[in-house]
Amino acid sequence: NEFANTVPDKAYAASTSRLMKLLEVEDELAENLSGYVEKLKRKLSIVEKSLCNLKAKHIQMKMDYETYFGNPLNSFSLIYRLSSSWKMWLKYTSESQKEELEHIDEAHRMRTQLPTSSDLQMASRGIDELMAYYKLTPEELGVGNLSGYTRPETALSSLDCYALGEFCIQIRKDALAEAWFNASLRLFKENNSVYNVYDFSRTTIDTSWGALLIKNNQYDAAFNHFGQSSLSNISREVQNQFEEDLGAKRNCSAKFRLPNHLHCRYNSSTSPFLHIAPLKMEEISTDPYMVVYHDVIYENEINWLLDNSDFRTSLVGESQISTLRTSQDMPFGANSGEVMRNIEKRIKDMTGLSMDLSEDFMLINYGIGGTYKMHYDFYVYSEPLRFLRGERIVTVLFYLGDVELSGSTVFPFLNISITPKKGSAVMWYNLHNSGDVHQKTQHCACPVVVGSKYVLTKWINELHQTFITPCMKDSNIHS
Ligand SMILES: O=C(O)CCC(=O)C(=O)O
Ligand SMILES: [Fe+2]
Repeated sequence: NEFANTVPDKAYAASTSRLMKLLEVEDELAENLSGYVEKLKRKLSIVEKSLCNLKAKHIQMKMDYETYFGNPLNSFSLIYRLSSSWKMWLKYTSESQKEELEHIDEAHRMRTQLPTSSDLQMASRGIDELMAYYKLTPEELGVGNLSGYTRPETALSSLDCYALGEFCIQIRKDALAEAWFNASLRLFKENNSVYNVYDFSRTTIDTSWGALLIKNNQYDAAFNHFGQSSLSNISREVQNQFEEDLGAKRNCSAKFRLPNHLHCRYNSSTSPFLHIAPLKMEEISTDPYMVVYHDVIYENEINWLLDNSDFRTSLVGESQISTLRTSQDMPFGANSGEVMRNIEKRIKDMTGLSMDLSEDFMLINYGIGGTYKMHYDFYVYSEPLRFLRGERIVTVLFYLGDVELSGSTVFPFLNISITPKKGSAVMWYNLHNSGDVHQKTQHCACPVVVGSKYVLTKWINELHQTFITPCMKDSNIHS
C-alpha cells in the first residue's frame, strides 16, 4: 500500500528501545504541564481572593452607603482602588499570563521530538498485523485483551479506536474500520468527559462511520449515524454520492409498496365545511404524518393557473442557475384572484391550519430530465424567513397533470414514491410535534423521463398555528 515505503522520521514504532526514548519525552511533557498547572492554580487562588475581597466591600457599602462614604477613609480607599490598584491588578494578569505562556512555548518546542504521522502509520500497521496473525478483534483490544493476556489498564481509549478505524479506511479494510468505530463509540459512551479539550465527540465518530457506509451504498445504516446533525458534516463529494444514488438512481426507479396498515377514507372533520363536502384522502405515513388527497384541485383551476403563468428559471440569489432544481417557477399570492383564494380555502380544509404568514404559492414546471434534488422543505437555520414566519410546518404539493414517465416525488427514508396524478395533492408535516425538524422528510423530485410536470406548492408556516396544532412532548424523539 501507499505507506509501505515511507520511513518514519523517528521510527519510534520500530523497536521497543526507541519507545523508551518516547517515555522520556512524555515525562518531560508531564513535568512541563504540571508547572503550568501550578501557575494556574496560584493565579486562580489570587483571583478568587481578590474577588472575595471586592464583594465583601460592596456588601458593606450597599448596606448603608451614606454612613460608609461619610467616613473619609472609605472614600479614599474606593478612589485608590479604582485609580491605582486596578492598574496593578491588570499588570499582574498580563505578567502572570507571560509566565504561563512560557510553558506552552516549551511544549511547542518539544514537538520536534514527538512522533509524526508516519510513526503513527507504522504503529497502526503494527496493530493491524497483530490482529491478522492472532485473529484479534477491536472489541478484545478495546478492553486490553491480547489473546487471553488481559490487562484492563492497557485498554484502548475511544480516541485510539477511532484513529485505528481511520487507519483501516486508508488501507481499505472497511469492515474492520466499522468494528473499530463501533468499539470507539462504545468506549465514548462509557467515558466521554476526558475529551472536552480535544476536538473529538460522538459526532466525529458518527460522521466517519456514516461516510464509510455511504461509500459502500449502505444508506439506511448511514442514516442512523446522522440523525439531527444532518449530512452537513460529511464532505460535499460523499453528500453528492448519497443524494444521487439514494435519490435519483436507486429510488426513482424503485416501486415502493404502501404500508398496509394505513387506509383510505373521506376527510370530513378537519373543517366544518367538510361535513357536507368530504375530501378523498389516503394516509401514507403516520410519522411524519403524510396523506394524499385525490381530486382536490379542479380542471378549471388548473387551466386558470397555466393560462396565467409566466415562468422564470429557478435561480439561486440574483443570477446563478440552480443545480439543485432544474425547473422554472412562478409565485402566486393568495390574493391574485378568486381561484387562488378558493385553493387556499381548500388547503385550510385539508390541513385545519391557518394560512396567515404563509409564503406565496409556487407554480413549478419541469422539463425533460427536470429534477429537484434531495432536499428538506424546512429552512436552513439562518434563513431570515424562519424568524419572520416560523418554520415550514406543512407542505402541500398539488399535481396539475399526469407525467408520462417518472417525475415522481420520492421520500427515501420513508420508502415512499408518489406518482404525479392530475388533480391530486400530497400533504405532509416537516416537523415533529415538538417543533423539531423531521429528518425523514427529505425528498426529491425524480427526473422527468417523458412528459412535462406541473406542480403547485404551498408551504405553511408555524408562527400563527399556536392554538391549532397539538402540543406534545416528544422533543428529542427523532424516529
Ligand atoms: O416536484 C416535486 O415532486 C417536489 C417539489 C418539491 O419538493 C418542492 O417544491 O419543495
Ligand atoms: Fe420539497
